[in-house]
Amino acid sequence: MSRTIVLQTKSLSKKFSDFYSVSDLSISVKEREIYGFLGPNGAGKSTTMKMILGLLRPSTGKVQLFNQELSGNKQEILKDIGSLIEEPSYYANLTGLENLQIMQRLLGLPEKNVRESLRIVRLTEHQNKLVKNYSLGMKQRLGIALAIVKFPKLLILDEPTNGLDPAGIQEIRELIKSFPKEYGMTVLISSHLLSEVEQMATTVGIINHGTLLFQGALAELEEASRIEVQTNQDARAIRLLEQHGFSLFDNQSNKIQLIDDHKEKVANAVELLVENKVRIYQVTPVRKSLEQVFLEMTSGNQGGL
Ligand SMILES: Nc1ncnc2c1ncn2[C@@H]1O[C@H](COP(=O)(O)OP(=O)(O)OP(=O)(O)O)[C@@H](O)[C@H]1O
Repeated sequence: MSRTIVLQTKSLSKKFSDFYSVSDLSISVKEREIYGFLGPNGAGKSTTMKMILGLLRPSTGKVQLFNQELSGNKQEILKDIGSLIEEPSYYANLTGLENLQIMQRLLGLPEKNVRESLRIVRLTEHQNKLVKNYSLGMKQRLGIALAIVKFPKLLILDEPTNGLDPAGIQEIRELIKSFPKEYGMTVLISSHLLSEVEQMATTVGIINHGTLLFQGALAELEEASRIEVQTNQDARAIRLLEQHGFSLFDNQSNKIQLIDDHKEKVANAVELLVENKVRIYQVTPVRKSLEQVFLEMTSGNQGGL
């Protein structure tokens, strides 16, 4: 059963004076999924999220939320979205509870939403403390409470674990993981660390230099991208393969690694070697760790596996 699409950007671009911060970006987020929006610093994640929230006007392209275009329906659409972009904004001289009550009244929400969101982020016992006395982790949790107090259909979180220690990161991760299951929310979360989202995201979008490099399940990203062939005459086998136009990975160990972009190609390579009396001992897919794939994608000027 295919799930409803909650958010879609269509060829979204943002140009700042002479450069594109986001370029031709099309992402698609389905109902109740946790979508990890990944990319190094400056990749264009915040700019994209701001366009999704109507805080920045796209140079070209469109944002569609809940099957409606954002432009022209902003007020109605934004009622169903909660967000935490960059630093949480709160009144430091008020308590956590008071901060939430201000938001609750502003949005005309029932009182119980305040209690419930404080409970979810585990701030109930600190609700009467002034926010300026909160730890960084507590401030971040308050930011999340402010974002969920209206129990939005879509929650947008921009690097919500920035600056937290590993325990704080783990706590926020567990919290976010519970949102789709317990409250039916869809979550779009950005991060520059794969390790931070890989345990919770169902889908990831990888962006670098404003361009989407990959969108899909993490398992797809992990698929074997090369095939290693072990023979009794590796040096000769490499020469033969190169002479016949097969692309090989260059590596110091002198192993035969074929780029696995087509099944037939692997079969043809093996056939060529066998015909030339090279004995094949083993043909194995080489798996790269997710972290390796992610780093390779985002470190160069160009993406691609
Ligand atoms: N208002 C602006 N005017 C000019 N350039 C901007 C503006 N906002 C962002 N940029 C530039 O756009 C690029 C993308 O920035 P963005 O903040 O979207 O990246 P990011 O992926 O969220 O990174 P980070 O994690 O560091 O926030 C950067 O080069 C940034 O300097």
